[in-house]
Amino acid sequence: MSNTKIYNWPFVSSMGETEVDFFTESFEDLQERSMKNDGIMVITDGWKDGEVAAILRGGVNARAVLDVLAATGVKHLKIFHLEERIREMEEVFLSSVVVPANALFDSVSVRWRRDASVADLVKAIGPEYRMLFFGAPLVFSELQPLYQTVKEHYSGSVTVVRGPHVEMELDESDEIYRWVRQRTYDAGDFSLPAVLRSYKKRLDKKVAVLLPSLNEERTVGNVIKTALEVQKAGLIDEVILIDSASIDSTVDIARSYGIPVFIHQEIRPELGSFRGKGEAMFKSAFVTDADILAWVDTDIESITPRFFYGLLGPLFTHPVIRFSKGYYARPVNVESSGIELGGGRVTEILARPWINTFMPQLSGYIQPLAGTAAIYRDDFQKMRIPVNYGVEMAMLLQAVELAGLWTTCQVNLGTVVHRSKDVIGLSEMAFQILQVLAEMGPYGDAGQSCDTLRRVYSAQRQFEIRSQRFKVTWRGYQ
Ligand SMILES: O=c1ccn([C@@H]2O[C@H](COP(=O)(O)OP(=O)(O)O)[C@@H](O)[C@H]2O)c(=O)[nH]1
Ligand SMILES: O=C(O)[C@@H](COP(=O)(O)O)O[C@H]1O[C@H](CO)[C@@H](O)[C@H](O)[C@H]1O
Repeated sequence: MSNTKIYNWPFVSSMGETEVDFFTESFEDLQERSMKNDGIMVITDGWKDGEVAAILRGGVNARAVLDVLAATGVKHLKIFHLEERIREMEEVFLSSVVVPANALFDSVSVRWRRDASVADLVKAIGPEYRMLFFGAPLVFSELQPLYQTVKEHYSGSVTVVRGPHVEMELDESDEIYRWVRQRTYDAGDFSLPAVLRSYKKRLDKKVAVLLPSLNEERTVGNVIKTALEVQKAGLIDEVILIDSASIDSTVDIARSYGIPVFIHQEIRPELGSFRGKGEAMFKSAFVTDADILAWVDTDIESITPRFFYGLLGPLFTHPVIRFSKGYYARPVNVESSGIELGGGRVTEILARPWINTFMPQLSGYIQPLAGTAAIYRDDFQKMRIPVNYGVEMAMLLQAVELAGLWTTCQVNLGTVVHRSKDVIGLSEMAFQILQVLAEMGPYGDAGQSCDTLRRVYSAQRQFEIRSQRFKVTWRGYQ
């Protein structure tokens, strides 16, 4: 910032007077001045304390907004972006805005929107903010119309920033964001059975849905019924229950639907038998010759056909994809206390922090522990499968290691309400996951902790990526 002059109307940052030349100029004067000035130019109504947000498209001017905001002491930034129709333009936004923002601010929220115009976006979000920052249009003559359009719909302070003319570099380190934007699907994208059936036919692969169960008499029937509906639509070839020696009526209920039922302890007994979900999934591959294996938890109360066609859709329509994992909103009723808590507690307290620390390239996964997953048998049978709850993380890490991050994807399947464990059950689950991760290591650069915790939110095709920086500070008496 030190080597640029800022042309301003009265502009007093939250840190008091910044070293700037104060100019009150007309847009015409600014145009003439901008021809000579190759620094950052800020055209603003002036500083207003309170929440600020930036509405950015990407490019050198959007990048300059970040420098101005960082220089004025903003630590937590909200960025809004109108999703580009041309995919390549998204990469400009990711490289010039999302990646540098994470280095400049303590926390960043990037929200993709689909408003019809900037005016609609400003009308929608403007009331929450005292100042809105924009990157100047590349064509200077469009600057005044932009400013005036925004002022028509927004009563706070408008600041437009124009940066130096530098070459735009596409930053490859934004792979996480590109993966999120290009490998995150919505089940609704695959909701036309006839279309999906034709893709499946062209792919010419056999698909088995394998349902792991342990004492799920309350919900297993509905899960099976839903899977059979999808089979009837011609989208899956087999529905098989893999039970872990339930002591309730899970098996009888499953048999009443006429599907094949196996007790995993009885599958290939010569291989021995272990307790655990991973064991059920490991043994499940022996009871089908399907090319694609898909698992859906049988404790899901809110099951719909979306869980099946959404999970399988990307593999049918994008042959490059060999692994898909569901994600969902996860309200959970904690039975003992009966209070609503955000679900995915082991995800939020263990899996997500672990991924951001040791495997940040996977931080785009919204529900890395989700038990709803589908994979090519060939890949699955190359993996080491832990018999316990570490199976989901083990599969995710190995799927990426085997064929690369871009052959994997995630799909929004809606909402999952499921029977959930108390904190002791979750602690045991977390321990098993940590054990498996420890045995699969080492990862990355030992001793190098990543300082950014990223979390992706997505519902109804609206995306938000939040990242927070946490610096580790060590103290000592020596
Ligand atoms: O040994 C086991 C443990 C669990 N499960 C099934 O795996 C799914 C997820 O297990 P759980 O509900 O224990 O995990 P949570 O959903 O609470 O994370 C459910 O369908 C269980 O019935 C299984 O088949 N065998
Ligand atoms: O996502 C999570 O944090 C845990 C616990 O979820 P809740 O807090 O009970 O909603 O549930 C997942 O983890 C298990 C172990 O990987 C999987 O087997 C489950 O399918 C998955 O729901």
